[in-house]
Formats: sequence, structure tokens, C-alpha cells
Amino acid sequence: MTAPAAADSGPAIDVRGLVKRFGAKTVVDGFSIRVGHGRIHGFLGPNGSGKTTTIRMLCGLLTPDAGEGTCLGLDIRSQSAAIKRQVGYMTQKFSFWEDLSIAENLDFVARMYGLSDRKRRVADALERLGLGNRRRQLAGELSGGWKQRLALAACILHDPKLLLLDEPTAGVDPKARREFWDEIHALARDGLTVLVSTHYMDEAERCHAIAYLAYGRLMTEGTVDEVVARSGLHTWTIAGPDLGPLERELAGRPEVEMVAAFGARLHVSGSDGAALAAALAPLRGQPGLTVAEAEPTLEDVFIHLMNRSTDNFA
Ligand SMILES: Nc1ncnc2c1ncn2[C@@H]1O[C@H](COP(=O)(O)OP(=O)(O)OP(=O)(O)O)[C@@H](O)[C@H]1O
Repeated sequence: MTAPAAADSGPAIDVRGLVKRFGAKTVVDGFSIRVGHGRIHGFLGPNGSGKTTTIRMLCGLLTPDAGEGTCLGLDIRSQSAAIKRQVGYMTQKFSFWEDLSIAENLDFVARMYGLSDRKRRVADALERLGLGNRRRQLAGELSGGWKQRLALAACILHDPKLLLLDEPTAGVDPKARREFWDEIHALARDGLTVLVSTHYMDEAERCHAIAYLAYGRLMTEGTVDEVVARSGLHTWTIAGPDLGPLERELAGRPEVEMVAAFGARLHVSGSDGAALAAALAPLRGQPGLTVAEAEPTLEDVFIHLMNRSTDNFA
């Protein structure tokens, strides 16, 4: 994989005020972001919040209606063709020739894009993604996790500098997902910048930074710790038997913005820490209940953001 060139010393992506409208609908509204080289940046948010549209604008695949910026040092408006040549894009619905082997599929992709030095590129991609031993296996016989790997191999055949992964592991089991992410980190260590959209919290936690979008607006951005700290959310856990009635009661309290059961434990959250603590105080001495303040999880924060954005924009 190509190491970042000296000219790449600036950010890999640096855009300001991107807007995209489809008809009368503003799908992305004033999006700005900077992403450094070799970083893995996650995009999260409800369905239809504009993640894919934003990612496509960032790398010149879609022209913004307003805004400006650069991707890989090139202007996203006037140099989009040059940007596209350096982008590997794994879409939500990739497809293969099921009755061709892994190696034959990759060779086909290399031919389709007119790549020089095909044999070496295919061999490199097979080795890079641990597909060498399976090179003769038919694509149609692969499990979900190996299919994703093949898709990733196809994306890096042309030595891109930027990878766009649109929900790359939807429906893949946790072990295969973890291994897929190990590969993404290995590619990032080699200098590739990665933009990835996902709905999985464990994947968000494996990104160097995340952006959360709702209704086309950037609601929050930063490392996972920063996003949790900035949320202003306070969370308590309550453990004990038969928490159903308590869950229903707490859901009706004005200090409680969210309550959800996780096994034999409730997560109770609210923005006003003092009011929430006061509301839960009477429960603390109750026999059989363990009530403790806890760090909000990323999922707590995202559900909170989702609820807030529904109130603000819907
Ligand atoms: N080419 C298009 N023409 C018209 N509307 C579009 C087009 N592409 C996307 N949209 C609309 O823009 C909105 C944002 O779509 P987008 O695919 O960017 O969201 P997303 O956050 O990636 O969603 P998901 O999580 O479901 O993949 C949606 O309402 C979608 O229907």
C-alpha cells in the first residue's frame, strides 16, 4: 500500500458548509469537517440522516449545492475526477460473480478498471486481506464475513488513498466484524484514510473519531470519549429483580429522559444531573436494588441525540 506522500501533510479532508438538496428537500445542511490522513472517521445517525450523501460529497462523487473544500488536497468541485481515481468505494450493495473464484473476481475487477500490473495487484490484495488460501474458492460459497473481505480487496486493487465504506458489515457476525475491522486498522496504519458509515456501536468505538448526523445536520463530532463527555448526559444503573414496574414508573418522570432495560439492569438517563439524582435518591436505600451512577454508553448518547433531534427538526 502506498505510504502518504509528503504533499499529503495537510488534512485528507477539509470541507466547509456543504449543502445538498434533492428537489425541495435539504438532505445535508451546512456540513463542515476535517479528517487527518490515516484516520478512521465514522458516520452515524438515523436512517436517511444524510450519511451516504455527505460521504459522497466529501470525495467528489456528488457535487454540493453550496460549500467548498478539499479532499486529498484536491478541490471537491473542480478536481472531482482526480479525487475519484484515488478513492475505493465499498457500497452497501456490492456484487460479485458467484460462479467465479475469489482470485477470478478480483482479476475481473482489475480488467474492468483497466489496471496495469494486474497479477501483482490481485496477489497483493489477496495477501493483504488474508484471502490467499481461499483464492480458488467460489465467491458464491463464501460466508458473509469473507464476502465483505473480498469486497474490500476489490476496493483496494487500485491503491486508493481514501476508502469509503458504506455500512460495510451489515448482517455480519461479531467475530467476522471484528476481523474486518482489524483489516481496516491495518490499512489505516499504512496511510489510508477511511470514512465509514455504520449503525453499530462497537464499530463506532473502533473509529478514531465519529460524526453524528441527524436531519442533515452535524449534531456532534470527536473521539468517542469527547462525544460522551460533551453530551451533558447523566446516567444511572439500577440492578435488581423484577424491574418492569419500576421501568414504567421511571419512564413517566419528567427528570428521566430515557430508561431502557439491559438484562437485569436499567439504564436511566437525563440532562439535569441534580434533578435525576434527586429523583432516584428514594430508590437507593431500597432492599434488593443496587443504584449507581455510571458513565453513559455511546448508545445512551446516540439515543439521546436522536430524541433531541426529533424534537428540534421534525
Ligand atoms: N439521488 C437522490 N435523489 C433524491 N433523494 C435522495 C437521493 N439520495 C438520497 N436521497 C434522500 O436523501 C436523504 C438522505 O439519504 P442518505 O442515503 O444520505 O442517508 P443515510 O443517512 O445514508 O441513510 P441510511 O442509514 O438509511 O443509509 C434520504 O431521505 C434519501 O431518501
